[in-house]
Amino acid sequence: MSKSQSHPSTTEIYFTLKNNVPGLGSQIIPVVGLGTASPSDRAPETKEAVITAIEKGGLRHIDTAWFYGTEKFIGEALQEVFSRGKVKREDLFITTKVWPVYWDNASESIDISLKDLQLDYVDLVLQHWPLCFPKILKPGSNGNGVPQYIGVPHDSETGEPLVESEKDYLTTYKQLQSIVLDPRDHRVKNIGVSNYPIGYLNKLLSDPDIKITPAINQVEINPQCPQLELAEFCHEKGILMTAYSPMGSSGAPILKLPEIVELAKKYNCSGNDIVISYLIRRGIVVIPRSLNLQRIAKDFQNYILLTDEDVDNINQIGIKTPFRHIDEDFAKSIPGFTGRTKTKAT
Ligand SMILES: NC(=O)C1=CN([C@@H]2O[C@H](COP(=O)(O)OP(=O)(O)OC[C@H]3O[C@@H](n4cnc5c(N)ncnc54)[C@H](OP(=O)(O)O)[C@@H]3O)[C@@H](O)[C@H]2O)C=CC1
Ligand SMILES: O=C1O[C@H](CO)[C@@H](O)[C@@H]1O
Repeated sequence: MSKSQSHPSTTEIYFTLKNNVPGLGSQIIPVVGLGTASPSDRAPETKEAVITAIEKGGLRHIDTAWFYGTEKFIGEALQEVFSRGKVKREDLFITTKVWPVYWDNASESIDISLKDLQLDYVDLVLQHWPLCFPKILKPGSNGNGVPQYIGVPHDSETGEPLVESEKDYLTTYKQLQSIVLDPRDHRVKNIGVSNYPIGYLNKLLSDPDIKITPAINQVEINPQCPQLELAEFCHEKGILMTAYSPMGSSGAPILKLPEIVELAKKYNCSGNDIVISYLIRRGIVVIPRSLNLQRIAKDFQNYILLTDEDVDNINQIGIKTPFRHIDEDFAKSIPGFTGRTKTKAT
């Protein structure tokens, strides 16, 4: 199959968010967004990456978070793009997330993100993890202005992450719900969650205070971590999924898997094309990260018509040897996030 065969570009494909926010109507989300969890020493490069993604790559979706420290560079990029007049705010879908240090103050977290992004609203806010962390100021931070909290606080003696397990992680989602339901508050269009396994989603959905089903659950999904049970559960509940670390994160190890290399040969395309098309084919939104401007301009757009058999074969990689690439120490208390090779990826 040659690249010239006419498939839609990924930039022409949108999924519908089945939210039930009163008065919002159905919202659409571009199936490919640019991930922006850039390494901290390269965070400023995120500006050019975002400009390239929008203006050369045709992407209309950017995934970010307070935790990444890249929002102000994204804000600068968006201002530059808007100043040229071709792409408008309403053409874009911007996601941010509330980190567990802001578990009981989602509103403040959203304000900080909006200020850095130089936006009046975001299209989607996710609770980043179903966890609560204590607010500990960074050494040297004098407490004036916006507090500078340590992102992942650890016990200085034991080295263990400081997770406040006695606190209710649903607080964050309930705060997001109050914001999106307040007719005077226009900062957020859709709300969702991230890193929620099935048990946690069941708890959220059966809570009597919850009226809005999360529009999205963003979790690690890739050929080694296909999340088949979670995807089926979310599909039944009308929750769309977003795949983070689709390439297996830094170094893109997924692209070296023999099955992916083989399929790329079969379709005369890149490994990125195979992974992105596999996820879209499963009805999953995908947010690859890159700071390589050539890649951003041309390697996230090519949609390959994979067969059912191809998709099954890719799923088999993770069924046979499940492996989770994002394995944070603070996530130990969440079932399914307990280890790497042993992890059953649901
Ligand atoms: N909700 C959550 O908890 C999480 C959300 N995320 C989100 O998901 C996004 C994507 O996940 P992330 O973990 O960043 O990583 P990805 O799986 O997208 O991999 C990114 C890495 O792959 C490299 N890469 C991509 N294509 C190629 C290629 N063809 N050849 C060589 N290297 C390649 C990139 O390098 P290069 O820059 O050189 O292209 C980059 O280092 C994040 O940026 C973030 O927005 C991520 C983790 C957790
Ligand atoms: O979004 C996120 O990115 C980091 C890893 O890149 C992870 O801790 C967090 O959930």
